[in-house]
Amino acid sequence: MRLYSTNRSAAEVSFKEAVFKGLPDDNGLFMPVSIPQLPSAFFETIDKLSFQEIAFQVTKTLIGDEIPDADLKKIIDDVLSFDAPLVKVEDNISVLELFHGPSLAFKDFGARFMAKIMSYFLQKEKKEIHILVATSGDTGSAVAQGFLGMPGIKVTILYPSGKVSDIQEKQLTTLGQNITALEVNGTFDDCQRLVKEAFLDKELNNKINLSSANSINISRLIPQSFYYFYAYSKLKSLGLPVVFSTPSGNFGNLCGGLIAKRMGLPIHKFVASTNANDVVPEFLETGIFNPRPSVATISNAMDVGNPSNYARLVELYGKDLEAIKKDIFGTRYNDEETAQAIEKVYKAGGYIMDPHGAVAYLGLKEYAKTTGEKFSGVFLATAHPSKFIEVVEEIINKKIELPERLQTVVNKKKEAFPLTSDFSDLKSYLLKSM
Ligand SMILES: Cc1ncc(COP(=O)(O)O)c(C=O)c1O
Ligand SMILES: N[C@@H](CCOP(=O)(O)O)C(=O)O
Repeated sequence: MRLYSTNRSAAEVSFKEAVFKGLPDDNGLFMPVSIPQLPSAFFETIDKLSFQEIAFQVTKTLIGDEIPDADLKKIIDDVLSFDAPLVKVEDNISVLELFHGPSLAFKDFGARFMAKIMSYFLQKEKKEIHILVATSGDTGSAVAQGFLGMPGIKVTILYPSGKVSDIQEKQLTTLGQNITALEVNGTFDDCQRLVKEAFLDKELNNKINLSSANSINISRLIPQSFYYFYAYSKLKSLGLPVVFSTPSGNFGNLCGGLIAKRMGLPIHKFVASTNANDVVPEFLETGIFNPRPSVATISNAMDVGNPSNYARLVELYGKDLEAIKKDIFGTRYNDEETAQAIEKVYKAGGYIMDPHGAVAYLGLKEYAKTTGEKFSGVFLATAHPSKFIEVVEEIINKKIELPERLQTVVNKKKEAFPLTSDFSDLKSYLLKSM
């Protein structure tokens, strides 16, 4: 697999180089030089394949021979040690539950894949890596769990103070070992900017092997395509067009789906569902990309005002807005609409959505209403509702049970270093931590 930079001023790299570099030197994002199609035989038999077999074929087709088949199969089997069930919620509407991994969010797919791939490459060379990750709630804990205790790897998580749920914060700040949390006085976009600035800082990069575990890292994106294939395999026999609604913030999840479509997965339409941070739906309507400071919502992990993967999204379509709109329907919802959806779906059939999944549910309903099309609709449930327990319990007026994995973190002591949103503070922290 060869990758180029979306800014086109950096040299092409291999998959391994892209994984370790995270970001190209010209501050673009790595994109595959070509996205190969899967053979038609794959789609003819996809419904007979396991999740692991599907993921292996997808990865092998994308990355080629950089990892021998037997090793790649083992990596995929280790990553996908949990399921992604498709649960019917209404006629022709199912939810793809992506929260059955260790951190109870969809980020476990990407973070575990990246951790296993890095550890595979690192077996052959002894070097110390310092991973920086910005989080609005979920990426941080998935990455921390993925890399916990891994020799030669330090992880530093930057999260916005007061802007993640209490449980998310505990997940980020209580692991210890090789994981450190920095509580940034700012927004998620500040955290993301600080991480990107660190990659561009010559002195830091001469002294520390930095890598990124956000979806700007290509190894995070590839596994975020697996479950689109898997969900399709479960719906194929119905013979209806398939529409996915993806709750979006940084747009890495949607980009995973777009890669799947490029590889030949017959996805009829994507719904890009956002909360009030609607920079991308607005771009789809106006053709103008206007990043701005994020606002706080009850679907906090999507509070992103300058989505990183916008660059990849437009790159995939050669910046052709009409072509983008053919594949993607954009829409946004406020907190009141989100809460009403959680309540309505719970009252109708007992299914409990988290605020992010609820935004995606609303997107699917709106797409159906707007187009009048008949389709198999899938909305992605990206986090377990108990990660937002206060919000969800208040909406459905019922206590929800905390899964065992979360019960163990709630009583642990938070450990986080406070940081301003000035890059000089992060830089001196990193230099001191060497
Ligand atoms: C629960 C949840 N839903 C949705 C999103 C948005 O995903 P993306 O940033 O890939 O658009 C996130 C964070 O990324 C998340 O944690
Ligand atoms: N919503 C994310 C923000 C970072 O997203 P990423 O997929 O680009 O790493 C989070 O929960 O941290």
